[in-house]
Amino acid sequence: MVASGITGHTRPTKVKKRAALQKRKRDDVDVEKLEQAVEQLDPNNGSYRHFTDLPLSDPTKQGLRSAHFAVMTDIQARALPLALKGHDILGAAKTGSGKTLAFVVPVLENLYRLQHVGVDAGLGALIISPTRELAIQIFDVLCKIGKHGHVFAAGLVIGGKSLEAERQALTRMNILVGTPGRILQHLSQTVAFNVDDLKMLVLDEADRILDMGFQRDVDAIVDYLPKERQTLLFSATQSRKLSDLARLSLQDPEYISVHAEDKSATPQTLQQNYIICPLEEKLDTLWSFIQASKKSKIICFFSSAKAVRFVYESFRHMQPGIPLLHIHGRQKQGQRFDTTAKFSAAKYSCLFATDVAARGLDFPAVDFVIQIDCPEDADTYIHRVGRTARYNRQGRGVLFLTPGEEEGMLKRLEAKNVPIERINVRQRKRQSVKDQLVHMLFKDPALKYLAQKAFITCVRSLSLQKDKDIFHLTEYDLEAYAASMGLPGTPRVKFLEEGNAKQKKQTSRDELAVSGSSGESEDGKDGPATKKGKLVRTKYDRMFERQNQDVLADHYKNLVRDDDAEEAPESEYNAYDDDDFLAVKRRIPARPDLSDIASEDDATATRMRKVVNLEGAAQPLIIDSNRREKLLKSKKKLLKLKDRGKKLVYDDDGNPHEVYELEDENDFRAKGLPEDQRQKFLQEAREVVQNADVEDKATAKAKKKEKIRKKKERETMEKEDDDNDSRVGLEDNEEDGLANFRADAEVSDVEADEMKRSKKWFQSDSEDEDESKKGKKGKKGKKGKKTGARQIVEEPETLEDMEALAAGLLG
Ligand SMILES: Nc1ncnc2c1ncn2[C@@H]1O[C@H](COP(=O)(O)OP(=O)(O)OP(=O)(O)O)[C@@H](O)[C@H]1O
Repeated sequence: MVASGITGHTRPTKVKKRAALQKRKRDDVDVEKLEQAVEQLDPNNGSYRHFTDLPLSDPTKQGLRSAHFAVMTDIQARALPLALKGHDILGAAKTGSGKTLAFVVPVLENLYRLQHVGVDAGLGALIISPTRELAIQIFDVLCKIGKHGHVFAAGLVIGGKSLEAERQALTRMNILVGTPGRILQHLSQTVAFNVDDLKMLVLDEADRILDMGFQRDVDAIVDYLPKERQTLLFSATQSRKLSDLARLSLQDPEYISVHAEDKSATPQTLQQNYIICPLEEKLDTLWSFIQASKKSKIICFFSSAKAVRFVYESFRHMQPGIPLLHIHGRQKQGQRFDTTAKFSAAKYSCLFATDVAARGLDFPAVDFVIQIDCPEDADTYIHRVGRTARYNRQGRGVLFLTPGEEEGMLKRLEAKNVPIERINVRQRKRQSVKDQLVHMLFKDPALKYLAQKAFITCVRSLSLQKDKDIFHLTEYDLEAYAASMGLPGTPRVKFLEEGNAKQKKQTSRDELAVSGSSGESEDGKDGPATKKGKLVRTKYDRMFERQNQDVLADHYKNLVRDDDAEEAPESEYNAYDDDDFLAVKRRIPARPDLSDIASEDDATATRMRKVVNLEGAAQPLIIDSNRREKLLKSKKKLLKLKDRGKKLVYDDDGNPHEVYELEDENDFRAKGLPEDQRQKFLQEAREVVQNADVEDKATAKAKKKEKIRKKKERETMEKEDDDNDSRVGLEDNEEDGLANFRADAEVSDVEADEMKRSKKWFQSDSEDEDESKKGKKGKKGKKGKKTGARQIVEEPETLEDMEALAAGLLG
């Protein structure tokens, strides 16, 4: 939140006072003239093409000029005259068509003409965005245009900062940009936050803000606002829902849909393709694609934060030769801001993202948008792919569809006028990353855990998808998918099992209902006791239903006997899980023979007994407490329970004998009394053990030290992972990788830069062969189609810098 800098008004010198008075007089004259000009504006006159054609204040004109905005885009030309005249607007235009300026300019202008400025005026305009990143971006545009002479105080409320600091600044704000949750928090908790005189409400990405996720927050915000106000709604995908208009109390809204007549709902400059790629081939395909596109700027969309993290962590360990970044909603705000700033500034980079980056974000010069996980609907597809080919620039989108998703998704895209063509992957150039992943997961349990979580979340999100025409869970090969992630087995998914269990339970209930309360199951064995026809679950029923992650110490796992798999009931229990909606099965460490499990009275039972036959132990081990259960995890403790063993000596025929059997009796007697010998032997053995113990301790200490060092290193890396991209071994790898894909022609750096957009990595092998026949000539042909020069990106500012900029608005 910005420090408003209003202190200048408290003790003005005479000179300052006079200057302020003169400025106000000038503004008054200016405002009057502007009011007249705006009144004369004809919104239906299609001849307004430049910003200078509109009656705008000098500060705004100067802001636009300095940002090099001269010619208006279609949505700006249509929306600005209406918005300046105070109409409510519902604006829809393709992604990257300049909707931000279509509301930022009217906000500045309308408040300026109303002279809604200064601490006493209160909040004049509220701009709501669905994500923090987008809010920051809007705020940035507002600052860029408004910093040349406007004197509004503008602020950003997106969370991640102390409420108290925001509270103090909020009371001085004239224009506020924010996310629904935080805005509502202030409206309900900050007493001095006055919105009674609000003049404008803007909803960017309105369809998202008005949908289910934000519905309650937005309705509550609107309740605080005055009904008499101007409301502007903008989005790339927008359906006119009467209920939404009523919720926002729009008054005779103007519908502007500039591209409604177009054949395509996506930009003309966008080339859109899809490939058929089963789940288990996605990682190989993505890796190979990245290898072939190191000189590109790429965004890859996934359906979950876990998937983003897993792919980011594993790929960066494999040294892809291109800086990798990742962004998802579970990161801290600072990290997210850094990532967007880094990706904006990068020339070549690959950003792994969830849909938190799907809407509104304006990254310069993105070459490819790859949708690894199928989007939930066509609108999400449009927003994601819209991160490339912005404002007349070229761009490519590639959608990965599994065979089962193809038909349903294509139908949805067709209905939304999205032209998309199928292409093939060059099978010959696809590299398998499975072995590397297996190796990495084996060495790094944290990565394995991440892979398991990513797998589970993926399955969950597939099964929860609403559009069942696209997503059929039964059609995915989950085992193969888990294997492709390098996992040694397919994690058990509680969600699915519960579904099955419910089904089974229902069936058995039905059966019980038929057989009455006899307490006998269909196969004749004793079934669970029933009370009034209801199933009564025993303690161990419950225990076996519990779930846990499959992260076990190796020795713990070794205790599980192979034959258990068939005979033992699946036992799972919840030791930990941050989202226990789904979990991975964890087996209990030894076969619990049901006959050995004595379950006490269900109501009072607090413990369960089980008997484990330890190899070499004289007695079976009874596990009847958590402490004893822990015994199973400690090799050292288990050793104590086992027989100590005997020393045997083998004769020439290979038969074992106790040592004394092979010794001559006279020799034995000559050595002294048996008890003395025993003591002597024990003494020697003790010394050997003590010496070994010292060595062992030293080794253990060294190991522990190494472990701590590695842990610290990992923690530092984890801490840094969001700050640092993983540009590792770029030079080394690049040569090999590119040699693979561009063997036939050497290109200069400039040519490579120009050629990258037309590089056809996704194409069939036959096309590939055709192309290689054409040779260099064909390649040169392609080069002609290339796009213009890259935009030069300014060094990104920090969030604090941007907020400080807003202070500049105060003049
Ligand atoms: N009149 C203009 N002249 C030149 N460039 C412009 C103009 N208007 C907008 N742009 C540029 O076009 C790009 C896209 O603009 P903007 O982010 O406002 O698009 P959008 O329609 O809001 O996209 P989305 O639907 O993805 O949110 C930005 O980089 C912006 O600077």
